[in-house]
Amino acid sequence: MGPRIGVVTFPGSLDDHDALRAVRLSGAETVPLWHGSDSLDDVAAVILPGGFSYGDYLRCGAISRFAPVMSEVIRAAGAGMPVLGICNGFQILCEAKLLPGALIRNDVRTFVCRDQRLRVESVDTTWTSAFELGQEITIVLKNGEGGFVADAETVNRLEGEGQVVFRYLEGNPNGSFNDIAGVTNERGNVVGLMPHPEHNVDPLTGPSLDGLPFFASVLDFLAAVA
Ligand SMILES: NC(=O)CC[C@H](N)C(=O)O
Repeated sequence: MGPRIGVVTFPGSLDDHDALRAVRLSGAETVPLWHGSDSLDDVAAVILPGGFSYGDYLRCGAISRFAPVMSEVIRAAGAGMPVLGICNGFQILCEAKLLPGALIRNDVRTFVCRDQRLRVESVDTTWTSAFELGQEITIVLKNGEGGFVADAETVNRLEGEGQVVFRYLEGNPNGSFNDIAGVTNERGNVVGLMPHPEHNVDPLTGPSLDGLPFFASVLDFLAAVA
């Protein structure tokens, strides 16, 4: 049995089961976690999945950020545990201040759903080490509030310190500053992105298998620290 990887379900989570399935396909042990729990159940890494937690009321992720489990996620992230936020999970990580910046309504003012081309801008994170630097990949994107924004100083710091992890290619779908699709914290253990790698792990559904390296990366990391 591989390492234990948890996926948190919030009220309104949508992609928790796909995230669990991707974890299982990668060879890790899946651990469903509940938003109201104050335990991470001895997991070695945790994923905050996509969806519409708390109905996106106030702002996406603004209520989930206060879920009891988030206190534990914040504590564990501070101790170096790998944390991946996918779409709504990325929004929650920004609201929780585990990642810099914020996600605002798409500039096109509509929900956007498409196969999105991306460039891998950093392989120095626990979730992207199995990619090649500069690799171009295709990952499903589907959100209404995916515009990444931050103050100029923060954007410059993210660019300068190599904390931009993914950039949109072939058109910016949501008005994100500098075409930023995903970022990491300084340590590289917390990563958030708007596209959905958990949907791109099975040749039957396609359009690529470019989600698999996320899970291979964290398994490599966990094997190295075990
Ligand atoms: N796919 C998702 O996780 C969607 C996130 C959020 N509900 C939004 O529309 O932006």
